[in-house]
Amino acid sequence: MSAPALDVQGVSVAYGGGRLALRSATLTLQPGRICGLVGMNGAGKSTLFKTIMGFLPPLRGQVQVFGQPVRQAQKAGVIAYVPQAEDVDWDFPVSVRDVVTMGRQGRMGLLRRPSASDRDAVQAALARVSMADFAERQIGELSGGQRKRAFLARALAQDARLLLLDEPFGGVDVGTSEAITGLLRDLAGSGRSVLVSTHDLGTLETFCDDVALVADRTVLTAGPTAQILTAENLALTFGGRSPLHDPARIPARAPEVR
Ligand SMILES: Nc1ncnc2c1ncn2[C@@H]1O[C@H](COP(=O)(O)OP(=O)(O)OP(=O)(O)O)[C@@H](O)[C@H]1O
Repeated sequence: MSAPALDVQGVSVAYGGGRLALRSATLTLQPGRICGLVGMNGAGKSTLFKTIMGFLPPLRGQVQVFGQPVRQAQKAGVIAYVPQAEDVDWDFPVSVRDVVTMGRQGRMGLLRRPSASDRDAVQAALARVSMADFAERQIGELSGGQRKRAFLARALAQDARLLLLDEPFGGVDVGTSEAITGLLRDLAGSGRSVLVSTHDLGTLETFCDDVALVADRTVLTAGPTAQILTAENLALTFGGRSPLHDPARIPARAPEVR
């Protein structure tokens, strides 16, 4: 059997040697699937992304991407990351086109000069997220939704096999949100794997093949969406208060209550 797209095994992480920010987290994602990462603020979702990207070294456990250690997968451009808006320096003097071109860096030669095919891939990625008209703008001069689209375009230009997206739906309008879900479903349809954190429980059933529930700095449970989205699991994830009891957060088709 081929290696999973992502294999996180018993990973524990601490920021600066302090208290554990991730406790023995385990998660597997198969190729061609979208997994929604769900949990309260501070549960450990962003830390999990940063660990998968190799930004935070695990104290224990290991991460493999398509059977390779993270560093190797990173080098080969196999993983793309769309960070949370808070993790980006928006004052950095780069244009949207520069950011998207960074997605091609792994493919460029030693001189880091984009070839014609790199430029074409950048243009195609910009067009795919409707950002071609903003290509020359400094990234700080974009709205929240446009910033998300710009970083999504970088991931598209990279043509990675595994995409990690940290809250791409936060603060975006319905149209942008639908455009992003459509795009991610297309990518999964072409065999890409997607791990995406979201607070939008209502879309999980239609959008995600799998769900991973994160609470108290670990992955509580993960698997096919319909199996995982039970009232009981959601109550455990959201500190005893199941969002199923809050009509505003009920998924379109409420999962069966066990
Ligand atoms: N830079 C940091 N230094 C120290 N502790 C941190 C740091 N970033 C996060 N933490 C801690 O690590 C734990 C997990 O936080 P993390 O940011 O991964 O949560 P999250 O699920 O992404 O939350 P949110 O939904 O608010 O983005 C929390 O206890 C948090 O306080």
